[in-house]
Amino acid sequence: MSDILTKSEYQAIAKGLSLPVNSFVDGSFRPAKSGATFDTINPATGAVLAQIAACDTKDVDFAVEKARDAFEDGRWSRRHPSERKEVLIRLAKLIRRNIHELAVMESLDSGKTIYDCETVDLPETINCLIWHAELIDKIYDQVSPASDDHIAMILREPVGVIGLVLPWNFPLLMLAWKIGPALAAGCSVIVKPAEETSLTALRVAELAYEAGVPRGVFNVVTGTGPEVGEPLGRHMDVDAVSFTGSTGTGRRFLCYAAESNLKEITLECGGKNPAIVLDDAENLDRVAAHIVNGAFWNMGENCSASSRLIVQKGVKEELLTRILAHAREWPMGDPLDPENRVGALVSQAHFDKVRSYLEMDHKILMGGEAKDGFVSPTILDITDRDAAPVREEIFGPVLSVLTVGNMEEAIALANDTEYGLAASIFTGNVKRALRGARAIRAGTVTVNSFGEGDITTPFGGYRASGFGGRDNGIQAHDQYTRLKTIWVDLTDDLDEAVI
Ligand SMILES: NC(=O)C1=CN([C@@H]2O[C@H](COP(=O)(O)OP(=O)(O)OC[C@H]3O[C@@H](n4cnc5c(N)ncnc54)[C@H](O)[C@@H]3O)[C@@H](O)[C@H]2O)C=CC1
Ligand code: BAL
Repeated sequence: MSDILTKSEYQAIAKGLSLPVNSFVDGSFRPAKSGATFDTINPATGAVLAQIAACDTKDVDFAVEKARDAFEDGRWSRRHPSERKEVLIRLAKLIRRNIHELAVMESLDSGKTIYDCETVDLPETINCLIWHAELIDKIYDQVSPASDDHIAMILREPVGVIGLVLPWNFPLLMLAWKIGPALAAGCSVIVKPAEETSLTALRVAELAYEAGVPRGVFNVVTGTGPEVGEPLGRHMDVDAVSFTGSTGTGRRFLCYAAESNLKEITLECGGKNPAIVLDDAENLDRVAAHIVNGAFWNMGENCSASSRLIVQKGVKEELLTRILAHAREWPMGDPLDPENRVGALVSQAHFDKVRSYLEMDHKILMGGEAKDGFVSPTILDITDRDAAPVREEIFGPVLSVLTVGNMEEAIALANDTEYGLAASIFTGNVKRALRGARAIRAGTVTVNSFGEGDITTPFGGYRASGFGGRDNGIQAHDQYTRLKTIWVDLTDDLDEAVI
């Protein structure tokens, strides 16, 4: 965790920031070939922060050409893993040296609180890069148990040129989840940040170059989904895309791949994640704190947010009393004020979407206010299990409470969703906890806590929440490496040859 500064210190950093505005390709910043730009806006104030290069197909083609050149000549892909490790650790150190600048940039661009940027996003970004860097010179290739007359090697090779298409909710951390293993493996990358939040990816690309990542290896192309994301997804010379974002856009990437070169696609998409609290849950105050954190952390702009509380009726009243008490301790306001825990939603369009759920006819237990980009933590008590706030990913600070009679009903309701990213179960009975964890269809299930695991555990979803690979853990490297078999016949005589 970094030192937390004062609000006026953060304001001073904000005033002095020099914002990167152009795409970063082949080791330098470049405007869009068309010269077009778009505004990036501070959602907490509505002020225009900068005009960012609005790239298109021509810029994508140029970036892919440079990434391919870098990959094929081996300036990075064929360096010894320990050399890539050293460079990536240097990058992590440079990020640490610039931690307050990056935290402020992230907060201004996304509306996230500076407190979260300083205590979660930046430290986890640094840790993620170091973890993958440290790993890469410790992964061994394998030799298969073939006959004595043969040696069969199973090698891991970097996949090649990778498109990394990012969301706006954790701009830096999602960048790290993907560039960490991709660069460690030796791939060249073209990062496409969400158009709402381009700034920190550009700055990290610049720092990576300074750390020694060769030109052409780490490129960032800014612009919209249709203008940059789609050409990347359809490009014949991109070997794989790792995507985090909505399920709808994830589906598009499958079409792009099918209609172009069958590039590998990994999707980390949405969620409508249940938190089940059974009657025998222990320490309800602690449970309440986890529920509030799960629902409202990062303004609920989190794919793993616990947006459905499924509570057994015997414990409902007491739990809700404690949840309301905890939620009131989350001050909302200026994201640059380190006292605040709830900042602004990422954009006016997203604010309008979240507000539309508050205007529906549901019983509001708390919150429900939406003004000038900010939405207060809101709790809805809902009986209709097909209501929109129960079914749809809101991606805002809105928790729907559903009441059940027993554990079986709770599990059935938890699984009654198209998604399957994350879930949690709170119970004092270890057998029920483990039976429940097995029965819930989700990529991560936490017991008596809310969380996503950590850098050591693979993260990703079932069903409409995604597939094709995992972020985090050693398993993340499967996305960025391919297996090659090298089969060697050790026999001399023709009649010994096995066909
Ligand atoms: N799983 C997650 O972490 C995220 C989920 N979402 C969900 O998606 C909803 C909508 O948010 P959006 O920003 O619109 O998400 P999105 O899925 O449209 O955007 C994610 C990324 O995909 C790109 N993209 C958008 N349209 C594209 C297209 N046609 N072709 C190629 N790339 C494209 C965007 O520019 C961005 O970089 C949110 O309200 C939330 O429910 C959004 C962001 C992250
Ligand atoms: N919570 C990290 C993954 C995501 O929200 O996209």
